[in-house]
Amino acid sequence: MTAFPSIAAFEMALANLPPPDAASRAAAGHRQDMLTKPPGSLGRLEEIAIFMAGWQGRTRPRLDKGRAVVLAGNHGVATRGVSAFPASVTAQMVANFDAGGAAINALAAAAGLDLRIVAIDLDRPTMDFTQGPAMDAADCLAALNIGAAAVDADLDLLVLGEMGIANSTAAAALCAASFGGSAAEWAGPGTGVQGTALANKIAVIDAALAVHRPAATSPFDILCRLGGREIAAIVGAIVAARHAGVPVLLDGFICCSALAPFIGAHPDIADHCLAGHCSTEPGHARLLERLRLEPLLSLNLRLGEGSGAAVAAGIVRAALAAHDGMATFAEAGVATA
Ligand SMILES: Cc1cc2ncn([C@H]3O[C@H](COP(=O)(O)O)[C@@H](O)[C@H]3O)c2cc1C
Ligand SMILES: O=C(O)c1cccnc1
Repeated sequence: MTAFPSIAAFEMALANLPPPDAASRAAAGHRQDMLTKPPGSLGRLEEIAIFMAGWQGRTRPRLDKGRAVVLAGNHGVATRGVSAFPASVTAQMVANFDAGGAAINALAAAAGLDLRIVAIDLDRPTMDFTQGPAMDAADCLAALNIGAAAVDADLDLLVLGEMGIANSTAAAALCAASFGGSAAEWAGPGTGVQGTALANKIAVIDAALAVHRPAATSPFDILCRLGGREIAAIVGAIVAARHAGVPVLLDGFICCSALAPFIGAHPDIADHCLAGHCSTEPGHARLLERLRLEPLLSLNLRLGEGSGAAVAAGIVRAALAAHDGMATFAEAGVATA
């Protein structure tokens, strides 16, 4: 079944984002206060358990079925010298994911997550967005649906990641178009461009902004013009997860940039999402502020692939283990304050 048969259907899904289950949240909060610890002493672990309870609709949320999904796409703007690596690396890394040799393979396994790799039309890069929209509406909608199809309603947690050479350029362009500011305020080294190469990357983004900022007509149109298929697929997965009651763990700058066009019109779009980490890509901290997400970790990661989100899944697992496994004051015969 296609999640979003039309752009109107996608926009309806955005306009009707379900809230968390208030009763499960309240019951989980009550349970936290009964557990053998001073109230609040497990800090964000308590908040994570309550967050998971609300979105799963369970007083004792679980993490038996966690899935990491890496969406991959190729970018026409890669021909502009904006990445330290050639565009061929996208497909080569997808082969590496499939063979089990990438960071995300090791980190997803360590976190007890299943891993799904979804490569989207790698032999058909998007258009160089300095010349016109990266995608037409049909192409973008198809990518949204590919992301949505990676979500199943029985998942306990969805961990999102991406692979696509030059997609840190697209991410910076999406942020600047959505929030304002020049390219220099949002662009960073990505895979490692510095000096004149970074100046070129910034000039490429500013050229794209000059074309698309005045022309963009909607958040979806910003995504079409400046995004990429893997970024659109991340949006589709996030919105589908919301409607399926599946909480989401976001990765770095590129993963989070998928939400940039939509947060203004739909301020609650990221309410079922946790930010796994804050990347060293300079725009990420600023983007997380705009999304009102506080990252769980700050480990100086700048990889993508879902790597930081997969590491953070271990924190979620710890939060749920404490929530489920601890005794209450009454059970343990411990005196309350
Ligand atoms: C070997 C390799 C593995 C990666 N895994 C993730 N990325 C990351 O780097 C890319 C973004 O940086 P830029 O915009 O500078 O191209 C994305 O593919 C991202 O996932 C990788 C990059 C490389 C080279
Ligand atoms: O923050 C990220 O996700 C990131 C940063 C650099 C390169 N790839 C991904």
